[in-house]
Formats: sequence, structure tokens, C-alpha cells
Amino acid sequence: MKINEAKLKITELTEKLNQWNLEYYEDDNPSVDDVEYDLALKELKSLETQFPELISSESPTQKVGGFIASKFEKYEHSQPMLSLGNAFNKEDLIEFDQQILKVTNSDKHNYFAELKIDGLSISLIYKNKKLFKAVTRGDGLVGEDVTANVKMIKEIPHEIETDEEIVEVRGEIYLSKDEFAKINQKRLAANEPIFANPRNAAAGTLRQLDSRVVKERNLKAFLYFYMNRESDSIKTHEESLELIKRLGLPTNNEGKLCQSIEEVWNYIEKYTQIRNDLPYEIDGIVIKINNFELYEKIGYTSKTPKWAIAFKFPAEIKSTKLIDIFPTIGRTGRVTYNAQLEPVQIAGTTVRAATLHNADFIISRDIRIGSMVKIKKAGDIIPEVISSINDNEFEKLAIWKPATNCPDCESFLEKTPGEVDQYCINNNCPKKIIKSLEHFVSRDAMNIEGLSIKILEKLYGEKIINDVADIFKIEKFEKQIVELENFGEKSFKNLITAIQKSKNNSSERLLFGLGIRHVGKKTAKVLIKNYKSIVNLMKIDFQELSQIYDIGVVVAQSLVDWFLVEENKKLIEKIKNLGVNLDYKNEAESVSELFLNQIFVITGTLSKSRNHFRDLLENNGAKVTESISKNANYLLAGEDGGSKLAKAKNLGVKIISEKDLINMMEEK
Ligand SMILES: NC(=O)c1ccc[n+]([C@@H]2O[C@H](COP(=O)([O-])OP(=O)(O)OC[C@H]3O[C@@H](n4cnc5c(N)ncnc54)[C@H](O)[C@@H]3O)[C@@H](O)[C@H]2O)c1
Ligand SMILES: [Zn+2]
Repeated sequence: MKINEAKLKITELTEKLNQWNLEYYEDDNPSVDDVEYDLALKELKSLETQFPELISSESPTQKVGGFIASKFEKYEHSQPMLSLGNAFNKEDLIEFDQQILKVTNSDKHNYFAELKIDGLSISLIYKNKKLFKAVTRGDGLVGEDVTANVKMIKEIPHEIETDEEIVEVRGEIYLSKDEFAKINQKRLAANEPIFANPRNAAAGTLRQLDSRVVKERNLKAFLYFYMNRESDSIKTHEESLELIKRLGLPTNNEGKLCQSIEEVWNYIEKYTQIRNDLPYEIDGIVIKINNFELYEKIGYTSKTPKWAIAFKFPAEIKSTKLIDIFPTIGRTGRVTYNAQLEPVQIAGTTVRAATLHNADFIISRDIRIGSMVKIKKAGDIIPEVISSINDNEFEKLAIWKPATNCPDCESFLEKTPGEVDQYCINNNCPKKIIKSLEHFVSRDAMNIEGLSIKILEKLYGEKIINDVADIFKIEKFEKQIVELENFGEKSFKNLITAIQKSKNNSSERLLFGLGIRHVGKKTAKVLIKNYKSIVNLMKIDFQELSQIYDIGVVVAQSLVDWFLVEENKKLIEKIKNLGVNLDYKNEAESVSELFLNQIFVITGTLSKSRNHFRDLLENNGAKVTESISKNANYLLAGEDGGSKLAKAKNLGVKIISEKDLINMMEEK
């Protein structure tokens, strides 16, 4: 691979991983499973090994991937809370062992193998015997102070018996499988999104402000890291676990001292077999050097200790019978096919349904109703059918055919040549409308609490809400709604307050909420940051738009098309007249208009990542485009500017260095 190609790939992977980190750590709501995440991270790592000059200190390979929510007080860790390196097979473990051997020059090291609990890490600090602080990992250096919530966890003592003034112990907060299933059942019944795995559920529980909910949900804890090892003259991990136990803190009893990597492997094999019988979820095995003396000698990276590694279990695959295939319609009208399955146990949960994605997926794998199929489930994300099993019965079964009509409104389903998905293109399809309304009020869009899909269905049925704009008019229907839903005046008032508040959102939320094809949360933000208002976006030119970083022709075309439709223009007008903000506001970032309407292009290697400069420019009003044209005002050029540099010279575009940029900003 050439360096330019690698650069592109690295940018692409970095952005993908950053987005997934955000969903996982900030929202406790991942959109991909861990296997997919781990693969992307592995690919990035291997590219960075080939091209070390491309490693940025901001890379997801170099940083602990957490966030600090502003609703909590920040707390700086006494020592960083790190992540763990990963091993996916025996070879990885042997390599880990070899590395350690190289550094220690002695094969007298032994390992402590223990379960990798699928929870979130916590640091407990006791001061004068009393629980003083409980802090999440956050970004590794600074965490969130969740003391009030942790005090609700029965298993964690508020006081310990010790002579030390300060004792810090770290470990994992988790939910039992039973408790996890209960929470998700409740959420399903209340039409709330379910948690993807116990870790996200535990994190979602602990990282919220209402301590009563924490109490209700029965969180538990295992502590495994004692920070005062020197003062207590503890020499090994094994001894430290004993001590933690003596302090009255919960520890896990399944750990084992292993004399060699071979023995570690046996331990892994054993727990691969019996993990489903454990009352809590584990996602791997953690292997640690037992002797503390070796810790400093072996050392750390910025992200992980080198004296420990996490073995990750592969995704689980099981077979079962495919009872039926049925299509469902999403808000864009896209058809997703789902499998109804004979119930099967995978990774400790009962699976009855799985996704089959689209018709092409089913046809290309020749998956047939009534056949035995293989199901994959990873990280407790929606299970997926991977193939049919070609047994004796298989040939007798009918070849599957895709649906021709929408299961809800019965209109003919369409497919664009070259695309895999089928769509219901009826704009009045009730399912599409209700799903669009649900999307419009969702957390990442307008964030209006109190309008569940059930309520939306009713209000749509009663013709109170016919399109997203009508949401801003429901105040008029108070009497009808309060009766309809047994809403109670108070909930109605709360709902109206939430709706009023949403009118002041920065408009990327509205843009995302409109559900325009290919305009996701991030794209909406980029667009609004660049164009400052939905009104400006309506007037844009395809050429210019497609040049904006991260936008590209597909998004640009989709937007231009959307705004060409008379009905959509009217909808925006209607929303605007109801007092909804259409402009960009972001108080969190310092925004200036220094470069308003100036077009920048970035090339070459700069002192920080391109994203950094892009944000900087965009926050100062500039537009940043991917390739150079005569419309560009500036080319910000780092080292190795390449072809863009030559082109800029040709077109007479002003070329500036990083230093020039800083000067321009300071002169202001
Ligand atoms: N699906 C997604 O979108 C997504 C996004 C981000 C991260 N992830 C997943 O999270 C992983 C990265 O998360 P991470 O940085 O927290 O690393 P990690 O979960 O792989 O390992 C580190 C963590 O393991 C925990 N742990 C559990 N038992 C332990 C024990 N006995 N000893 C020591 N630590 C123990 C600790 O909390 C520690 O912080 C990725 O590998 C990926 O699988 C997934
Ligand atoms: Zn339809």
C-alpha cells in the first residue's frame, strides 16, 4: 500500500472508530458489535505499524476511548485508568508471553488469569476508612464523580477497616444476567430502546442522575486492583486480591494463578465452555503478570499496561430452524427482512428473531424458510442469520422470493438499480410516517421526551399529528390528548415544556430529524456548521456542497433532491412559522466569523490531525472542501503537499502554512 492510500484509510478508520466510541461510551448505545469494532481497530493498528509516521497522538489506538459527561463533576485520577490490549487467539497470547520474556530476561514470570467482567470500570477511594469518591474511567485521566450513585450499590461498603489514610481500589461494576434481562424487558414494555449488552446497561444506569434508579437496578461489583500496594508491602496480584477481600470488598473467586501460557490457555478453554452458566456476562479473560515488581520493568503504552492482556471470546454461532421471513418498513421506507426462529440459547440469552438485512442477502445465500440456519451473535447486538445449512431436507424447500408489496400500505416496493434495498415509496405509508415521527423526537434529533411510539401512533390515528410540524401545535389539543392517553395534566405540561425547549435546538438536530436519506447525525452537524442555517442549505449549489469534507456527491445529491420537492419546502416553512430555530448555535464551541464564507482546502502533514484543523476552521466560519478548485480561497499546506499544492499554484489559490494560519487568527 502506498502512503497516500494508507493515509486515507487511516482517516476513514479513525473517524469510524471515533463515532463508535461516542455511541458506546457517551450514549451507552453502540450501533455495531464488538467484533466489528475490534476488527477495525486491528486494521488501524496494523496500518500504523506499517507507517509509523502516520500515527497521531489523537488516534483511537493511542487513547483510552471514554468520555466525561458534563452532568457529573470531574475527578482527576491519581494514576491513569487504562484500557487493555487484546488477544484473539492462542498465537496472540504466545506473542504476548514472548514480549514479556524479552523484557524480563527470565522465564520465571507467572500469570494470574481472571474473568473479564462485562461491566464498566470504577475507582473507589476511601479516606479515613470512609467511602470518599467513586469515579468512572472517563478518558483515562479524568473521570466522572458518581459517588452518590455508587453509594446505592449494596455490595460496596461505605466504610472499610484499614490503617491507611487513603485507600484506592479499582474494579468493575456490573449487572447480573437476570437483572440485565429484567431491565430490557421493562424497557421493551415501555417502548424504550433496549441496552445492547450488560456493560452498556450498567454504564447507562450508573451514569445517570437519579440515584433511585440505581438502587432499583441492583448493580453489583467486583474489585480487582489495589492501588496502595507499596505501603502495604504486597508483592503479587494474588495477594492483593486477598487483601481486597479482607477489606470487605467483593472480589471474584474464579481467578487462577497459572505457571505458563499453556496453563492460561487451559483456563481460557474451560471458561469458554462454562461462561454461559455464570450468573453474569463475561466477554473474555484477563491475563496479568502476577509479580508487581515486574510491572514497571515491563511498562505501559499511553493506552494500556504491557504486563496484562485481555483475551476476547469470539462471536458465538449456533444453528436453529428458520420458521418464517417477514419484512418490516423503516422510516425511510426501506425494507428490512427479519427471521423468526425456533428459540435457541446463544451467549446466555434466548434468541427468537434475527436480522436478514435485505433481499439480496437472503437470495445470495439461498436461505430458505423451513431450513436449518446458522445464527451469529456478538456482543449481544441483534443476532444475524449467516447461512442456511444444506442438509437432506434443504432441497425440498421452496426457493425464497422477496416481497413485492409494502406489508403496511400494500403499495408496490421499488428498488433502485445498483442498490440492494427495496423501498416503499408511498409518502402516505402510515408505518413510514410514524417511524419518521419517532425519529424526529428521538434523543439525537429534536430530543423531545414524552412522545413514545405508542403515543405517536395514537396521535397520528386521531389526526392530531400528521407530519413532524404538527408536533409543535399539540398544545391546542390538550383536552383531547389528556383524555386519550390518561396522560394527566402534569405529563402533558412536561411534554409541552419539552416541545417548547426543543424549538431552541441548534438546527443540526432538526436537519437530522427530518430524516433525509444519507444525512446522519454527523453529516447534519457538518452541514449546519458549514452553512450556519437550514435556510442557507436550501439555496446551495450541488458542486460546492459535494466538495465539503465528509459530504461527497451522494449526500449532496440527496439533499439537493430533498429541497427541490415542493412539499418539503412547505414543511420547512411551516416549522419555521411555528417558531422553531433553523440556525446553528453551539455555545459549547467558541465560534467566530473570522473566515465566514471562505473556502479552505487542507493538504500535507500538519502538526495536528486534519480533523483538528478542520474543526478549527469550521468553528471560525470557514468551509473546508476536499479538493481544490478555483472557488477555494486558501490552501493550508503542511509537509508533502503533493498534487494539491501544484494545482493551487496553477489556479492562483493562496497557499498558507500552519504558522500563517495561526498568525491570521491572532491578528484578528
Ligand atoms: N461496539 C462498539 O461500538 C464499541 C465501541 C467502543 C468500544 N467497544 C468495545 O470495548 C473495547 C474497548 O473497551 P475498553 O477500552 O474498555 O477495553 P476492554 O473492555 O477491552 O478492556 C479494559 C477493561 O476491561 C475491564 N475489566 C473487566 N474485568 C477485568 C479484570 N478482571 N481485570 C482488569 N480489567 C477488567 C476494565 O473495566 C477495563 O477498563 C473494544 O475492544 C470493543 O470490544 C465497542
Ligand atoms: Zn408502505
